Amino acid sequence: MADDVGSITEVDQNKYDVDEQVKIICLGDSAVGKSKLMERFLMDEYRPQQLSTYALTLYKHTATVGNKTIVVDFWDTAGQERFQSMHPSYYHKAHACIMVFDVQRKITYKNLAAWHKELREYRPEIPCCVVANKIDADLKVTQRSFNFAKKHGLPFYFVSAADGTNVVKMFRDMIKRAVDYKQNPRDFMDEVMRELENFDLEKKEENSEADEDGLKAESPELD
Ligand SMILES: Nc1nc2c(ncn2[C@@H]2O[C@H](COP(=O)(O)OP(=O)(O)OP(=O)(O)O)[C@@H](O)[C@H]2O)c(=O)[nH]1
Ligand SMILES: [Mg+2]
Repeated sequence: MADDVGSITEVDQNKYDVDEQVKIICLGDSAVGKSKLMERFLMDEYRPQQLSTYALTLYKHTATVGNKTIVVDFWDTAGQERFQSMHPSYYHKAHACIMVFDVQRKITYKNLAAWHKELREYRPEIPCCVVANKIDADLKVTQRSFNFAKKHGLPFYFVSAADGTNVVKMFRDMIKRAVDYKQNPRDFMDEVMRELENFDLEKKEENSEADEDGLKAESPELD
């Protein structure tokens, strides 16, 4: 299911505080295939049209991880021809990031550095991967090595949105890593947020126990 959202700031992001919701963002230059990859994974189809993403599209997906049902929101926005900063809300509360480049256009590989730098300013610790898309256009590229991923310790995937190579595997791995991250955040601010959520829950539980005690006290005692 895809929702076109007028503006990034219109989205209620408190929903990502709930355990069963994760947010995965996608970064990369314009026309590297971010939207096509999501279409391929979510609809298992690929329509070769030229439309660039306008504003923001949210794709909702339900996945099973372990024995839990997880709702995944994939955030997709236009990558811009040349690197341009994303609105901070795009990164806010994201649990994982998919960085895409086009194996046919070297500049899109070079620009990964700028995307990665910006990502780490907002989300220093979330899982991230590097995706080399459009390998269907020239299978020989899979013999080449792309060192950016290794240099930053990121998993690397050769994929094709056009023929589906590796797409499901890459998305499934990233959903799992997003869920893992959410359960064990390594970012200080995320840990604080999680502590606060638990604190809230504990308080609610204490209150309801107190209510039950109150009820017992009020009920007439039989001897
Ligand atoms: N050959 C080939 N073409 C692809 C592949 N994936 C995407 N394309 C083509 O690349 C173009 C751009 O794809 P999009 O998915 O719209 O790119 P995007 O990254 O979402 O671009 P923006 O929304 O502008 O940021 C389209 O014409 C697609 O058909 C692929 O795996 N192989
Ligand atoms: Mg797009």
